[in-house]
Amino acid sequence: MRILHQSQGFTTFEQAVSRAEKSNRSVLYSKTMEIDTIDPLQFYEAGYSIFNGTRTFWQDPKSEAVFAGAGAARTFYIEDKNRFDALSNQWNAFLKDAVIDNESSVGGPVILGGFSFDPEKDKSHEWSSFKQGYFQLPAFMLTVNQYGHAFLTMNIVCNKGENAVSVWNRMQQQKEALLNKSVSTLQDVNVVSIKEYEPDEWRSSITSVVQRIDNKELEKVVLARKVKVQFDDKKRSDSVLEKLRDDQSESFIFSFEAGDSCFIGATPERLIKKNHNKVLSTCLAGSIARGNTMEEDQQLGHELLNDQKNLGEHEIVVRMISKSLEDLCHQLTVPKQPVLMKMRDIQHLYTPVEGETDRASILEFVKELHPTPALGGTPTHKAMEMIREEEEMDRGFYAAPVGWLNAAGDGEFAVAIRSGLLSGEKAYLYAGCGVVRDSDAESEYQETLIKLRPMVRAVGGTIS
Ligand SMILES: C=C(O[C@H]1C=CC=C(C(=O)O)[C@@H]1O)C(=O)O
Ligand SMILES: [Mg+2]
Repeated sequence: MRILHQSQGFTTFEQAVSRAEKSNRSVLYSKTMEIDTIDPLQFYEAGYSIFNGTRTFWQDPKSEAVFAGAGAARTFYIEDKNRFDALSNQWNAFLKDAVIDNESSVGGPVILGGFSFDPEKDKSHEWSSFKQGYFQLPAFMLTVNQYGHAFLTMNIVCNKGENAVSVWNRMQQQKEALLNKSVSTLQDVNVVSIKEYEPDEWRSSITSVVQRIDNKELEKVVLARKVKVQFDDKKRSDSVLEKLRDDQSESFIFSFEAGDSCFIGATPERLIKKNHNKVLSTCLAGSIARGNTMEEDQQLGHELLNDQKNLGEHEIVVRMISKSLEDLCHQLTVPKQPVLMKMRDIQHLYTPVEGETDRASILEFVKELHPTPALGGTPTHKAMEMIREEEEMDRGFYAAPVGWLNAAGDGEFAVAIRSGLLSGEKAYLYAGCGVVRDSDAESEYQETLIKLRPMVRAVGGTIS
């Protein structure tokens, strides 16, 4: 066997190995190096043959951080219902003793994944791989920053008694394979059918919830539904990601593979971004279609900005997010009026909220903010109870926080709407809408159809 002692990083790797030997504990070795620029999707696709089932992808709307991960150095399965604290504890314990060899300000050990929407809801079979939280520390992670510079992070978990040289050599071979693999065009599969589940019952549940809102049981609740797509063969996440990236560049694009399943989507809704002491959250609620002409589109936008039902739906979110962040930030800026955010199929009311904080971890913010009334409701507790009662399905990770986190506690989380679960020859796609006093069942149903469109299109189908 060829011994690659001289390769970049071997000395620091040996340090991690000897730490593992001495302490008899697992020790993380993480090495980041700048590499020639490479398209993150190409890297993701190149990972298919060796790492199918353990790949990850994340791109924010401004492409400030694009991550593609292949292989899992460590998977964090969170079973505890107190899922945010559980991940925080596991991540911090895991980083203890880590040898991090990184001269750049990007890369380093980063975990990517998400949490369940509601830990109290019984878990359905299709979501069984994801638990209450599912995060991957990629074995190989490509980071491309906003200047197009590319970095490769290699993460290795060292254990006592392992043959360091052979572990190192295997990693080097896999690295070469990932970076040099030419990717052939995908043979895509066909959509056989798209099934809605009891749409009439769903409309009736909206009407009954509106009555309960009238009776002052609660102010707002977001009700969701799913559709099932059947393909004629296994659907690969690569092809879905490619379409989402072409169509939904103003959204967060994500993919988390878990064996035969993959949670994937393109969501416009940021939950929280934390970079040192700066945090940014966004309130997104209230929706209207795009117009067919520029005039019609502007007219619809104007209508949305002045519509009392949608303004009310939005204001509830701004109120809750501001209140939650007040406790965690020493300075907060909240604009008085929303503006429009336009995506290919839909326009929303949008209010960015910025703050300054001395809190260490983004997970503290995720814990405080989730579920916002953009996907839960107000009062939160009552809305969650009503979702459990009214929705037959398990939302799984739909409408829940997904994102990434680094060793310093910085990162970004979005709310996983406009998303779906790929599961072999099937996919489940999800959409919901904010129900308030003035909601009308048919309009809310139509709103979910619009919201389903990007994912239906991305898997190769069409819907109304
Ligand atoms: C719950 C969803 O959207 C939320 C985000 C933006 C606008 C919404 C609305 O107008 O109802 C929803 O609160 C979804 O897309 O599944
Ligand atoms: Mg709405």
